[in-house]
Amino acid sequence: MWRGGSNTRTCKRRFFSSPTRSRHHRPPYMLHSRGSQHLKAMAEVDHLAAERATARFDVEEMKVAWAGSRHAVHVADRMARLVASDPVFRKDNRTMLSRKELFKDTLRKAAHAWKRIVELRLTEEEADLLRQYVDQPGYVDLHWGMFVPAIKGQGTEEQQHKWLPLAYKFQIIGCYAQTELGHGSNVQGLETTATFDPKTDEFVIHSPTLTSSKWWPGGLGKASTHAVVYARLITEGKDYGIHGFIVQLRSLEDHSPLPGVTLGDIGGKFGSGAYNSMDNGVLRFDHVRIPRDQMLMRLSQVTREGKYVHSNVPKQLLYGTMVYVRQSIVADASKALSRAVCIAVRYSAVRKQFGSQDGGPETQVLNYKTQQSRLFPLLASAYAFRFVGDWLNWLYTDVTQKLEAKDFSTLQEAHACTAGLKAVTTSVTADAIEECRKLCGGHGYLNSSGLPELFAVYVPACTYEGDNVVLLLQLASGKQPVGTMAYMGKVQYLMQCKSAVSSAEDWLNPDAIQEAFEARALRMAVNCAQNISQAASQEEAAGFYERSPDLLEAAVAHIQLIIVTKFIEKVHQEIPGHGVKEQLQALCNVYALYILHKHLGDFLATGCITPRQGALANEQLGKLYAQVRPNAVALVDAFNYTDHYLGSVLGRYDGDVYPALYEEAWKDPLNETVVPEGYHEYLRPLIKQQQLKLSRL
Ligand SMILES: CCCCCCCC/C=C\CCCCCC(=O)SCCNC(=O)CCNC(=O)[C@H](O)C(C)(C)COP(=O)(O)OP(=O)(O)OC[C@H]1O[C@@H](n2cnc3c(N)ncnc32)[C@H](O)[C@@H]1OP(=O)(O)O
Ligand SMILES: Cc1cc2nc3c(=O)[nH]c(=O)nc-3n(C[C@H](O)[C@H](O)[C@H](O)COP(=O)(O)OP(=O)(O)OC[C@H]3O[C@@H](n4cnc5c(N)ncnc54)[C@H](O)[C@@H]3O)c2cc1C
Repeated sequence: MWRGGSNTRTCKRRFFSSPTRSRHHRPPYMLHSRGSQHLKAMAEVDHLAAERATARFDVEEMKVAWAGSRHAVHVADRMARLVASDPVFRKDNRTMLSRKELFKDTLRKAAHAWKRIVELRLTEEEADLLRQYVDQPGYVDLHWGMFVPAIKGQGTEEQQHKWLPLAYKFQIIGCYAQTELGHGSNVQGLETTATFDPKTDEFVIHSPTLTSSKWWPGGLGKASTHAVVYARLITEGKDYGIHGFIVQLRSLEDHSPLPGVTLGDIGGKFGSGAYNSMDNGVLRFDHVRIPRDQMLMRLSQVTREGKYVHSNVPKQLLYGTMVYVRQSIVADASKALSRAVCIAVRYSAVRKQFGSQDGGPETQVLNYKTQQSRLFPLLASAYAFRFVGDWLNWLYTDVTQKLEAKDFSTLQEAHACTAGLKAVTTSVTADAIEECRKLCGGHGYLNSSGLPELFAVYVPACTYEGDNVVLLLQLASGKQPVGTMAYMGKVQYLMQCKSAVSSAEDWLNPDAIQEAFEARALRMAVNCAQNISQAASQEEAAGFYERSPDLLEAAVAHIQLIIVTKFIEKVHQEIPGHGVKEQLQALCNVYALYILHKHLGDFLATGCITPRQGALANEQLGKLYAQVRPNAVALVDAFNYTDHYLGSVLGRYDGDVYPALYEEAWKDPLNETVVPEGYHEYLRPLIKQQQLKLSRL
């Protein structure tokens, strides 16, 4: 796997073997080291025990609040341990693998995961969790996450009967081929064609231009045998727009591309390891024929004669798979954010800098108010996203049930909420992972901290499944005030209400928070509407275009209101366990007041609060941070992540960071040899040349 030099000596994780350094030059730590045995003995110490002892709540019960139920804690725990104890699922070396090695490793893990799922007869819930803890993006994510849901959502019952059992048993592997080289956001602009040929009862799938090449679909590059392909349906000479088709791409015998199909991987992506385990692909069709019944026909059909028939359902149901994936991306945001925060909180409790008096211990960096004011809002956001994710999942389930009964009244609300929450939670999480890296100082930049890889894997979430800006603009289409828009019905009150807050403690009142957030969101929306009509007296679209940056901010304000509202509702519920409700209350207040502080300009500009009230909110925020401080480590323990899943020497449960960092360094392929490859070609001649020059002087 790792390359060793031909003319270099091999060093098996030896501590100080450089022939150029004498023992006396070794750092003090090494002089006392007794090698890895010593490291292991040290690892048994819980460096965070004192932190855990200061928690003022029942951590086991907080795990239940985080996971959603006792059953969820139990299943997640079992699956996480199953993965962590299996050597095939090891991931500590993956940033050092070449792209080919990484891809093969992903295939191996996916196959092994499937073997374990079958052997242990895991339920769907258990299997999903097992895959999550394997923690390596791969074709299976798209197979289960988009291919299967697309067939379920857009296929007729007959089509589902035919295709789903094959997919469930992995007799076929599928991906979701929508985006093209020329168009991603603008789905209506896709160019691939599916032209019906009544003579043969087939569709002819074709890529007429370079820009019509499918580009990006995950799992397409190397693994998939089939795809749901989105193409313009043409029949009887008329273009009926974008529809989904099941197309076989590769032979089920030898995996070679079928005639007329050209496909491959689109190339390396951002970061080492990270999303490079995924084979995002390119695909072109040269008049590929598929039977008519491979058009997904639940929403519209083409008859044997070639007549186009549209069922009496909204055409946007074609976008249903995207709504499904967007809601799951919100749940994923809380997972990624909580991982980063868990690493940063634990490490901040271990790391000490400055403040030593009379030779005593230095200050834990977690005690610095600046560290707290950067870190605790992220901790609170992780909890906030978790709860809004649960609510969104409920909303999605509710809409799906209504759709089954041909009730389409909540479709628009589901689209707006999934699009907006996907945009806000992924943007915040991507920024937060980078902030956690900085919160961990220099060591946060090491791959072994887990943060660079987490960041690189996570950032495309701001783009895939809808670019975040494009999605936020979807919220601004001015619909009837229903569901989460209901507060807009209180327009007269909210346009002129004045906050009654007169002390810092008043900001602990959820009604005060709710009113300020509702007034801000509503006033921003109303301002936008007024500005749009002023900007364009003739055309609303022109005003919309002109004012789109303001619309974005109004959309964010609306989504932040939803997140705050759902957190407040959560805290109002009965929550068992000593001190659990109180901690969640504090985190809810941290989240809300932090957003208020960060967007103070909006609150002031719209006149929702006064500058004095803004200052009081900030004062209260400082008090809340002090309240969170003794509970911080226990609050991240409640995420219940194994060291394997965290994949971070800085975030280790036992806090024994330094020996782990030290040992990790020696695993780097560069340290396989004492004298580096290239020494004889490049370093030695250089040094010798300089020595020669000096000797001539
Ligand atoms: C550490 C390891 C962890 C492992 C993690 C692995 C995780 C892997 C997870 C995921 C892998 C990545 C998956 C990514 C897959 C993809 O990216 S698939 C491609 C996704 N593509 C997009 O999202 C494209 C974005 N564009 C759109 O959604 C639409 O084109 C648009 C909504 C922007 C515009 O739609 P369009 O039809 O062109 O025009 P409009 O006029 O704006 O809309 C017409 C009306 O339809 C309503 N509408 C739009 N979308 C929906 C919808 N989804 N549902 C319901 N309704 C919708 C819209 O509001 C308009 O309504 P009105 O006419 O009433 O105003
Ligand atoms: C890792 C990854 C995995 C993916 N997996 C898949 C997959 O499995 N299947 C699949 O089909 N696709 C997949 N995609 C493609 C993805 O869905 C698209 O890249 C995404 O929808 C964004 O579209 P785009 O690339 O066309 O961006 P563009 O629309 O070209 O965006 C470029 C810029 O233009 C701005 N912009 C665009 N339109 C507007 C507008 N109307 N108003 C204002 N600003 C605008 C955007 O904000 C952005 O800043 C994946 C992408 C990535 C990165």
